[in-house]
Amino acid sequence: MAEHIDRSESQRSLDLITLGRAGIDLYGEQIGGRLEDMASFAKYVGGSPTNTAVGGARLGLNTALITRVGHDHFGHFLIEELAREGVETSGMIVDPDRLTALAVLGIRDPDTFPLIFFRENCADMALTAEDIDPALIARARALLVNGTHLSQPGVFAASLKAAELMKAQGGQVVFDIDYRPVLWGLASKANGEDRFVASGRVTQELQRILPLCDLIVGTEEEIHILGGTTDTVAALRAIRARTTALLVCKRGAEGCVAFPGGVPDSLDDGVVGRGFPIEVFNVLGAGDAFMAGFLRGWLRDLPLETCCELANACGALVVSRHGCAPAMASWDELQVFLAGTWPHRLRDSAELEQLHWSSNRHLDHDDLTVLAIDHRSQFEDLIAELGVGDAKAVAHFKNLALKAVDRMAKGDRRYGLLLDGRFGARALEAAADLPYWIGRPIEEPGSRPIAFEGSPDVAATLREWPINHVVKCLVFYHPDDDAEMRARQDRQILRLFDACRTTRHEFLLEIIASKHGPVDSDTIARVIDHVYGLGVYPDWWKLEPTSDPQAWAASQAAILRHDPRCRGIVLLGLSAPQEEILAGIAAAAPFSLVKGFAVGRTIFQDVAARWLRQEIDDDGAVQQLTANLRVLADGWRAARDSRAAA
Ligand SMILES: Nc1ncnc2c1ncn2[C@@H]1O[C@H](COP(=O)(O)OP(=O)(O)OP(=O)(O)O)[C@@H](O)[C@H]1O
Ligand SMILES: O=C(O)C[C@@H](O)[C@H](O)C(=O)CO
Repeated sequence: MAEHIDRSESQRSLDLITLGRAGIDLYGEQIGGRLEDMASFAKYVGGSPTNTAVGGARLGLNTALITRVGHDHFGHFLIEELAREGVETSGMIVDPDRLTALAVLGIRDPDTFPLIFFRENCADMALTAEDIDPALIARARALLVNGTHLSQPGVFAASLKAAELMKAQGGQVVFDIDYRPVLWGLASKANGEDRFVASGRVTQELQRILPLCDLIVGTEEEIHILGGTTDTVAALRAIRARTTALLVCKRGAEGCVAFPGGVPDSLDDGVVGRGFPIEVFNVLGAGDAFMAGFLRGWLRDLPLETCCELANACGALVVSRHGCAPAMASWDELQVFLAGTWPHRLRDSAELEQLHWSSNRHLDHDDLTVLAIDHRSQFEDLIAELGVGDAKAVAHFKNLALKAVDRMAKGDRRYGLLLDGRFGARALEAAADLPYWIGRPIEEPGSRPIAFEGSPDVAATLREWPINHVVKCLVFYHPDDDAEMRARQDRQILRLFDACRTTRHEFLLEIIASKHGPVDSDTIARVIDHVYGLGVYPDWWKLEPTSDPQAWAASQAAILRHDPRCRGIVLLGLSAPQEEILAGIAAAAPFSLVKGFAVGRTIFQDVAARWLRQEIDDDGAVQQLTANLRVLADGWRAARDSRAAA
């Protein structure tokens, strides 16, 4: 029995429901080689209708997905990731008896994209008509059905039922012909990438859905299979004889052409929109992005030329990137793309890539209170000073810190921890099951010029970190440092930023200037300007508290000038007494980019010393850590509330 989970997170009305396959794409990370020679794979959300649901959500459509996923890690990932993308997941059924589908993909050369489907008896192909919840369909104005699924009787019945319900309520049915011969048993199992094998049976099955359709989208080859002939105009006319739907033919680099009525003798005489020919990096997913872009226009009643333009732009952006779903454009990104001029090798545009990253980042953290306990040398010093304790004890204490945060936060995602991999590895592992924000230091403690822990290749170190660990790097940086010191630190910061983007980790840059020179109202703003000038866009800044409002105003203005989408600033503590931290919080709180704090020793130093000396036990330590954290968190929230009130 499949499990229906109540994930009706909202009862909002939906623009679009997509129906069909949802799987994992394992995407070869090496470019230009055979799948045989791939060494590593990136894990992404995949499956054509799922990609379109993500693409549509990023463009501002309210989307939902009807599918089945396995009761396995990948199935859970799909549900979690789609929820993060803003796709409603209440129609995603967990199938206890089947595994989540899998596709392995590679970028061999600009014309070859090997693809292997692992989808025999997989969860999404077991979708049945009973899985269609009329109440969910009733909330939407359009349904997207994919042709590939019509190869399975159960999925066919599910698609038909959903489409009939949609029609009955006056909604619109969209058909992505989406022909994958291998899934009809017409190509060898290893040739998932084959796009065309003529088959009267497939044509007949696909045509059964035509009377229900309002919009039909396909490549020329897909038009051929649906129309039953390899003459494109004749195929379009054969389709037109069976439906009044708007027909859209995708033409790769040439864009697309649409036929709202009769089909002219030449394809070029249909309706077209602006195209964006760019250098092909990866065509996989372009069609799904195209569909999302087209629907963003069509479901908002924009002119047909505009629908085609939006679709072409979305397709082009995906052609320039690795991955299908993660490559989809946000609405803001699309606007900037449409308004600008770009290199033919689109992926060379750092501006677009940064915009893509920052406008598609998941979850807002508008309020963040973090216990920073990533200290390493300070714990070594403490042990040496007290003459008690060892690395094992420190590791245990870091677990207590996690317990303290959990006790205080009780699942509230506004809390977090900074934990290191040296003493905090066990706590980091335990934190994986909890919902809190996790930051992790990469810097060699106290290093200046900044050096990184682990491999000399920092990207190699980050590859071993779970994707949700925010990379924190403390740099002792003063704008008046000598030129050589600055140049060496700049190179390292740039290297780290590049590594973070490569491995898809968020980056928190902590700047401490006060230890290496005088600090006035524009010292930190000068550092911030300089860092952006390097082409480095930290997701987060961690900055020293100051009671000088001009300094805060200058820092905030510098960040907003370069990166209005920056997640924000958290305050650091520098071991200051509690009252001083509270005063620092109060001074910073009026500035909207300040999102909270990441404070350590003020919260844990005395508790750690007493615990190491065995003056308090584990529970006592957790209690005191919780109490100290609570004072600062309450102080922050009170200050933040008065900001909101002002
Ligand atoms: N080289 C390119 N330059 C610009 N735009 C492109 C390029 N290739 C594809 N596109 C855009 O993406 C759209 C879809 O691409 P394509 O025709 O390859 O679809 P598809 O075969 O369905 O893709 P998929 O691999 O996702 O199945 C095109 O209609 C066009 O708008
Ligand atoms: O649609 C599929 O099943 C294949 C995908 O997993 C992949 O995302 C793709 O090729 C999208 O067109």
